[in-house]
Amino acid sequence: MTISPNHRKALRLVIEFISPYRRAVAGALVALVITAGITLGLGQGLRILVDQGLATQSPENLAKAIGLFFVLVLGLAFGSFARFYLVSWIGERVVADIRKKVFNHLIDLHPGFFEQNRALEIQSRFTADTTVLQSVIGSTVSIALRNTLMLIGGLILLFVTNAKLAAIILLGFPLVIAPILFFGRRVRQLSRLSQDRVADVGSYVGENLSQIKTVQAFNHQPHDRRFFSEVSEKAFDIARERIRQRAWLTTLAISLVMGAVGIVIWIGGLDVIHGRISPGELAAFVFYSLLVGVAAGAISEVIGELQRAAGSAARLFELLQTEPAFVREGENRSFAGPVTGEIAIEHLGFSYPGRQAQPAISDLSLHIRPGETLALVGPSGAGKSTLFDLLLHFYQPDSGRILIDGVDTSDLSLDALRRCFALVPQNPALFHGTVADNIRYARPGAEQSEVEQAARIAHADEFIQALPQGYDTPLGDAGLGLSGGQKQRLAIARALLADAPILLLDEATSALDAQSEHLIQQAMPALTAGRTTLVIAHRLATVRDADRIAVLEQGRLLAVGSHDELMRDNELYRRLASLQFRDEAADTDNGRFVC
Ligand SMILES: Nc1ncnc2c1ncn2[C@@H]1O[C@H](COP(=O)(O)OP(=O)(O)OP(=O)(O)O)[C@@H](O)[C@H]1O
Repeated sequence: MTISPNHRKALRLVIEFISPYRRAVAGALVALVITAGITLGLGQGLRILVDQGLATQSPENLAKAIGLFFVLVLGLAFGSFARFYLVSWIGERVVADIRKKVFNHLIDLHPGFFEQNRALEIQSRFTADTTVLQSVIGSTVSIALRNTLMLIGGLILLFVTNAKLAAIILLGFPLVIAPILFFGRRVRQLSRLSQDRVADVGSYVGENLSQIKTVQAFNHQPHDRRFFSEVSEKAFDIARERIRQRAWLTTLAISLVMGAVGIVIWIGGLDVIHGRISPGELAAFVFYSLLVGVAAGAISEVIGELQRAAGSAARLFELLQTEPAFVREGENRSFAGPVTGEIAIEHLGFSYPGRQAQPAISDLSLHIRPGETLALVGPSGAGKSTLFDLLLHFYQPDSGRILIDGVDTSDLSLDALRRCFALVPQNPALFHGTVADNIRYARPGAEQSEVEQAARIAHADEFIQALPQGYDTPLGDAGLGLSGGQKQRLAIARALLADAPILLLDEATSALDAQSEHLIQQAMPALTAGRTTLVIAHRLATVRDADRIAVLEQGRLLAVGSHDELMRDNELYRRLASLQFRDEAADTDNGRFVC
């Protein structure tokens, strides 16, 4: 068998992860060798039983032979215990380590990687591949090793017992092994395809279930059923082909091997009849032939499994080898003292991969003073969210630079950079855990009193207290959902707890109820006080409260100024003000403005 790059990758991964457990591996190998040795020894026991116990017709000799048999069986039983325990332990241990390492690596990769590779597909790969590895390292490898030992030991003992008969077996060996290798290769190719299809099935289910409301609102189920049925049938077709080839592999192996054993018994039987060998020798020989046959069969069966595992290991290895699309060339600095939150954006330019013709940000320069609140406005697709992503360094700018407190952000470590920011996204994410856990997300070490204080300032305390278990109410996957307004207030509490010098706020565009909106509006001053705030504004009140407003269009900065200045001087802003900002009723008494 040739060693493909995949095999090499798989081996490197497994060796790297197994090496810390050398002692367990050594113990398992010792147990493996001992149990294989005892099994092989049983053949000699059989010979003695037949030739000395039975043929001599002496009860004492029979008792002795049986005594030896029991000793061997006891050794085999305890050896098998040790082998099973150690090998399974290594399998579970190594896979737990691999899982952790892959996850730790994935969670640091830049978001663009998941856009290109579909996060759900990676997720189902991750689960399926580690499961395959677990079963292989935890059992298949041991089956393969044990049977290889049996095969080699059995062949040697065949020669020791009777060289002539053994030579006949060996001559037939290539006839047995060639078809096995041929089918083994086909099974391996189909295994890879089959795994790909299974990953497709997994990611299709994940995507649909996570977007279930959209699916049902558009009555999309019939289409999904049809499509899913096609995806599953494709997976089944490939699996059926793989099973067919594998079944042939097993059938061939058994018929060829057992056929050879039959011939041996025939020839050996004639030798016993003619008195050339003893009956015990023939019994031992048949025992070894069976052992060799069964071992060859078992190996042919697990070769497919091993190939599958090689595919899985290679894919996990590839994930571990994935480098972020951009390499940060900076010095990995951190700030010397407290950060004031001054931001200088200089000639920033950025295009998404594959969209070079239409830059998302072009030659954008902007200076934001510490503590200032700057509203970003612009039509859809103007580049507002992209600017946030560049500030957080989710993408690498093509040109220009961003400075925080005079330090070029590409010189900062990502950790130091992101500690400067607290993000309130438009549709805040809820994670599996309680309400308190979700607020504490920003600072896992925060005290309960700090969590509650942040919730109070964010005007979230009242609705949280009204939940069935207050701050201990489960949210996210396993728990309750929240309304858009409640989520935003929870995210505001989260951001307050993060206590970062710069706040990035993407206002909710969906209509919040008047009460929620009012409460969020009330929470804003506490949130923005003493922080530099960049807010993607969709509401007039926010725009008016901002110190300055930056108008963006097609990635360019058109104008910066106050609401009144822009209303006077900027045509686009005037249009946006009348069309885009939500008209918050004609209550100018309330300090609100009607465009
Ligand atoms: N992941 C992406 N890959 C490729 N192009 C993208 C990606 N995200 C955004 N774009 C493109 O970049 C441009 C700027 O998008 P961006 O999301 O920054 O606009 P925006 O001002 O935030 O719009 P909105 O107010 O609608 O959210 C758009 O033309 C958009 O199609």
